[in-house]
Amino acid sequence: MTETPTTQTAPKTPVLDRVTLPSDLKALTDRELHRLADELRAETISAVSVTGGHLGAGLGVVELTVALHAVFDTPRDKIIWDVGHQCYPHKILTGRRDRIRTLRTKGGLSGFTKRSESPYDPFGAGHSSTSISAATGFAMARELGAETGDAIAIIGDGALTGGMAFEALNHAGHLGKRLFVVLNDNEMSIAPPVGALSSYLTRLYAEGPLQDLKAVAKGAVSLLPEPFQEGARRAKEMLKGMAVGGTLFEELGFTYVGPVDGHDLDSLLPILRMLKSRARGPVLIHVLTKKGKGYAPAESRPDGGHATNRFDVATGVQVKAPSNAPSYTKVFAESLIKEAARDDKIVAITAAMPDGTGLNLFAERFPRRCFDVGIAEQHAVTFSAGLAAAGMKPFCAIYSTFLQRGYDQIVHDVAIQRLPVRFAIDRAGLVGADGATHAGAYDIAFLANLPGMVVMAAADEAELVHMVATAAAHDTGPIAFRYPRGEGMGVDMPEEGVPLEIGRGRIVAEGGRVAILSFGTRLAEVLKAREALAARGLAPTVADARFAKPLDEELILRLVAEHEALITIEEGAIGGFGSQVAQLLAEHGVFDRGFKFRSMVLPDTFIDHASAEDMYRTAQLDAADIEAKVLELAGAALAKRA
Ligand SMILES: Cc1ncc(C[n+]2csc(CCOP(=O)(O)OP(=O)(O)O)c2C)c(N)n1
Ligand SMILES: CC(=O)[C@@H](O)[C@H](O)COP(=O)(O)O
Ligand SMILES: [Mg+2]
Repeated sequence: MTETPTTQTAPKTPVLDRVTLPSDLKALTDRELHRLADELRAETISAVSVTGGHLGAGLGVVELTVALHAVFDTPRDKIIWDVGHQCYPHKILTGRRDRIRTLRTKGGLSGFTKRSESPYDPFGAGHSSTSISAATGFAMARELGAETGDAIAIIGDGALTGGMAFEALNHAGHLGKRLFVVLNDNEMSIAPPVGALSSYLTRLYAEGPLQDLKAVAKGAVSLLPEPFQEGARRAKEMLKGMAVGGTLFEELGFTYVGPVDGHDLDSLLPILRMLKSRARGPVLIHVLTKKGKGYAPAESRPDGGHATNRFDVATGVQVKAPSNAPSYTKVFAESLIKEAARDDKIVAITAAMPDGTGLNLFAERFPRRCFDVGIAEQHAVTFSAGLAAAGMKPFCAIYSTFLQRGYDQIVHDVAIQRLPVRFAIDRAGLVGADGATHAGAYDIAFLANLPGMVVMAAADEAELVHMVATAAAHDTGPIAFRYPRGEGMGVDMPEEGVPLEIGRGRIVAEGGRVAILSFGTRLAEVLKAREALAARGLAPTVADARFAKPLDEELILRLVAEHEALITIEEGAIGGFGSQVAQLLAEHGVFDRGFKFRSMVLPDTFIDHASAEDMYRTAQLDAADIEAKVLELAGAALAKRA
C-alpha cells in the first residue's frame, strides 16, 4: 500500500528567509548563524520529505555549510563538495531555495552539484573522491593568475578511502600552496567504512581533546583549565602550520587541524576565520559530524538516513511504491547465494555498496567469502583478478557507472590475462533521479570491445538467474552480466539457474518483414510494440540476443536472411551491442545488398535526471519509438505518438 505523508507543514524560518545568497550571511551575528543552522536543517528535512533523495549526509553538514558560507566569499572562493550528495543545504543557501522541492525531478534541481546549475557549484560531482584533485586544480590556477579565490574541498571519511583522494593529497602536499581540505568524518560511508584508515581517524580524535581547538581559536588558552592548556598550546602550533603530531596528513605535507566538533558553530566559525586569515600552505581540517544529525528517524537508521523515499516528517515513515516483483539486485544476490552454497570457491566483492548490490545478503550467509573493499573500484577489480589467478571464482559486483573507474584494471589485469572474473553489473541503463553521473550507459561498449570478454544482459529476472549460473560455470576467461535498477518484470522464476550456451540468443516471437533483436530489459517494450504492430498486421519477429559478445552470428544472419530489415535495441550508448551487430553485418557484405538496419541506442547526450521512464522517453527507446521505427522500415505510415 502506498502511504501518503500526513504532516508536511513548512517550517518557520525567519532567519533563513533573510538569506537569498551567501553574502547575506555576512550581515548575521554568530547568534543568528546558530538559528540559521537550525532553520536550514528543518528546511532540508522538509524539502527531502517531499522529493526523497540523499538526506543523512546533508543533515550532517548543516553547521559546516553555514560556517563555510559565513567565512568564505563564494562564488569567488570555491566550495567543492565530494560526491555532492550532501549539498542540499548548500543549494538552499545559494539562491536555489525556491526550487529545492524540485530536487531530482525532471527539469528540477540536480541531487548533486552541477556547474550548469549555479556559479556556487564550481565543480560537478556524483562519483566520489574527486574533490581534492579539483580543488588543487583551482588553487594552482589561482597561483598562475586565474581570477579565483580560495579552494575548499569537503570530503567524507568514506570518500577518503578512494585512491584518487590520496593521489591528490600527495600532489597538493608536494605543491605546498594554500588549499583547504575539510575531512568530514562521520564514521560512515553508506555502510560502515572499511579498513585501517577508519581506525586511524578514530585514533586521531580519541587522542585530541576537542576543547583545545575551540579555546585556541578564540584566543582563550589561558581560560582553559590547567590540564587542557598544554594541549591547547599544541593545537595553536598546529594552527600556525607547525607539524607537531606527525599525522598521516602532516607527512603528506598538510597542516592538520582537528579534530573539531562539526556541529558546534562556536568551534567551526573561529577556526575557519583564523585559517582563512592565516593559512599559507595546504591545511586539512578534521571535522567530526553525525550522519542524519538532528532528525531522529535518520540518526537512528544504520546508514544515518543516507537515501530516502518521500516521507512523513513527524514519523519518518517513508512512502513505499507498491511492488509486484523482486528487484534485480535481490534476484542476483539470491542466485549467487545458491551457486555459492554448491561451490565454495565462489567469493563476492563490493566497493562500498553491500546493500546496493545485494551482497549484504551474501555476507550474512558467507561472511568469510564476501569482501567490501571500500570506495575503491580499481582495487576491487584487480583484487578480484588476484583471487581468480589463485583459483577462486570471484563475482565482482559493481554498478555500471562506478565500474568506469576500474577500466584499465579490467583491460590490463583481467582481460589480457584471461582471468575468469565475473562482473555483476547492477544499475545498467538509465537509473532515474541520480541522473547522468549515475547512468549505466557505457559498459556494453567498453566491455564488448575487449578480446575474450563475454558480455550478457538479462532480459528479465529469470534470465538473470540463468546468467548467474552461466557466469559461475564459465571458467576460461572474464564474463560480465548486466541488469537494471529496480524491479523485475514479475515473470515465473526458475527453481535453479541453468548455464546458457555462450554466444547463443533465442527467438521470443516469430513474425514477418522486420526483426527486432533486443539486448537487455527493453525486451518488454519491444513486446509491447509488437502487440500494437500485430493489430496492423505487421508483427515483427522478436529475438533476445542475450550476448553482445560473442554474438550469435548464426541467429543474426538468419534474421537477416528471413527479413527485410533488422532493428537492434539496448540500454546503452553508441558503440555497444548495435555497433557489434553492424560490424558483423558489414563484414558479411549485408549492407552491400541494401539490407535495412537500424540500431536503437541511448542518444549521444547526457540525459538529465528524471524518472527512469521519462529518461527512456527522452532517449526514444520506449514502445512507441520501437513501433515507429518498425513502421518506418516497413515503409508504412508513421504511427501517431500519443
Ligand atoms: C566512485 C563511487 N563509488 C561509489 C559511490 C557511491 N557512494 C555515494 S556516497 C557514498 C558514501 C560516501 O561516504 P562519505 O564520503 O563518508 O560521505 P557521507 O555519506 O558519510 O557523508 C558512496 C559509497 C560513489 N558515489 N562514487
Ligand atoms: C550518492 C550515490 O552515489 C549513491 O548513494 C547512489 O545514489 C545510490 O544509488 P542507488 O539508490 O541506485 O543505490
Ligand atoms: Mg562518512
